[in-house]
Amino acid sequence: MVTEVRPPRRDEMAAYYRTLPFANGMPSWEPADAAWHGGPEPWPPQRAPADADQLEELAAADTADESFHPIAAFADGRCVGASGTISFEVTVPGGGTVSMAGVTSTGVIATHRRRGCLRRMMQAMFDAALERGEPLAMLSASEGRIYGRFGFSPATYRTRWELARHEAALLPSAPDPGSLELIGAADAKKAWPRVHASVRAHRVGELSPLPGRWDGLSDEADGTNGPLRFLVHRDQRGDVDGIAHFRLPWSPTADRAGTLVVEALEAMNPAAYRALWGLLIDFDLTKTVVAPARPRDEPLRWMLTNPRAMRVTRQTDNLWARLLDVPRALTQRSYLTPGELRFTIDDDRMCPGNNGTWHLRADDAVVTCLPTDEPADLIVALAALSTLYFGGMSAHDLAYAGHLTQHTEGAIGQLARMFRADSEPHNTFGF
Ligand SMILES: CC(=O)SCCNC(=O)CCNC(=O)[C@H](O)C(C)(C)COP(=O)(O)OP(=O)(O)OC[C@H]1O[C@@H](n2cnc3c(N)ncnc32)[C@H](O)[C@@H]1OP(=O)(O)O
Repeated sequence: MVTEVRPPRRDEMAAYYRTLPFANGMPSWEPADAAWHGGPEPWPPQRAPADADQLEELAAADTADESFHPIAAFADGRCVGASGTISFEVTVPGGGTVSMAGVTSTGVIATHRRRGCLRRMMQAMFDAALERGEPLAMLSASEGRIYGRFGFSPATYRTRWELARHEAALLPSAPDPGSLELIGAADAKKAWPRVHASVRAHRVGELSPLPGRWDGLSDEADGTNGPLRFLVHRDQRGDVDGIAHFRLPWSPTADRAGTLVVEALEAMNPAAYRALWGLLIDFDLTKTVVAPARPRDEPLRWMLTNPRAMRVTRQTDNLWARLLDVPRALTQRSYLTPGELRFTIDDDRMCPGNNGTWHLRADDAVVTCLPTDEPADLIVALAALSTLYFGGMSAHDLAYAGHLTQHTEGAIGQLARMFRADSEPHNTFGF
């Protein structure tokens, strides 16, 4: 029985990490075959349990990090559950950013599961996030069944695709005014922040990078996966305006030999994007390009002479979202079309301040979301609204699935038009 839920003290941090699968060499993710991630090798590698020195290292780093807010659950004085949030800024429709509590490493020891431990930690994290003024929480779900009950719902997405080199060629286009260069990890670390900042300004779902975000990039080989290779594009002035990192893993079998895995590729303009892909999809001595974590909308498909050469092999959710403060969150994004809606939320047990009928009004300059006594146009489940918030999901589909109930004719169409974003929600890295 959980007797206490509170932030761990510094001297309790080792016990806190010991409850977390990632520090214990235990599985912390739904099993997925290697093909989901990239090349022929399984990923991620099995970890061994962290030793005392490693736990101390983690504790020192985490306690020095003001954006990290750990929470622990205790049963009769023993730490049995751990979780935490990291404060991020996330880009929302319209290009603004919203403060977000990113729920991260979460675990309850096997003997204490299914007794409400996570629920209590989650409540404590929601309350603390609201106190910090964060109207939104997000997370990566280890298993799809767990987090819906807390109001989370898929918000950003990622796609894995493969492309056979012999089928892929780019349509003709104007000559590239810039140039490509293979660089080392030290230069890649400098190039990434500039490119990512540019992408983040317009892509819904992108996160503010934590300090040291790209410090881990290295030229060292990662077992049979080989080293990361870094490719940049420079504009006419010589400034980096696009970057990719990729691997050429060794394969024990002929069928997967010659695979080039693009782990990341971002560009600040179409010319850089085209040039980077142009080299990577026609790389000598390779057969297949695998891109394991791409946005659902990939303009490369429309640059190919044969769009079918790109085969989507898996599509899934990435970050899940949960609105903690509905009016605050809704007034911090913009809407594709001006309009107004009155909607009721009546299912939020963890953040009861969200329940009630709200009048959302958006014109070109101002968005307001205020309580109203007028009748609602529709009822929306909190989790559905959290998905709609990022603009990547159809309100019509959610209504069809029973998550929205319309009272006023045309209200769902109005919701769909207002909430849709013009870029697909995606994040290049998680937490
Ligand atoms: C954001 C991330 O970090 S993802 C990583 C999550 N961690 C893991 O998957 C590691 C292995 N699993 C665990 O450590 C634990 O099972 C946790 C953290 C997932 C859940 O902790 P628990 O304390 O058991 O959850 P708790 O008892 O509060 O459960 C709340 C509800 O979720 C349900 N639930 C919890 N875990 C699961 C699950 N894996 N599958 C289905 N339902 C689940 C419970 O049945 C309960 O349902 P109810 O509200 O209808 O009563």
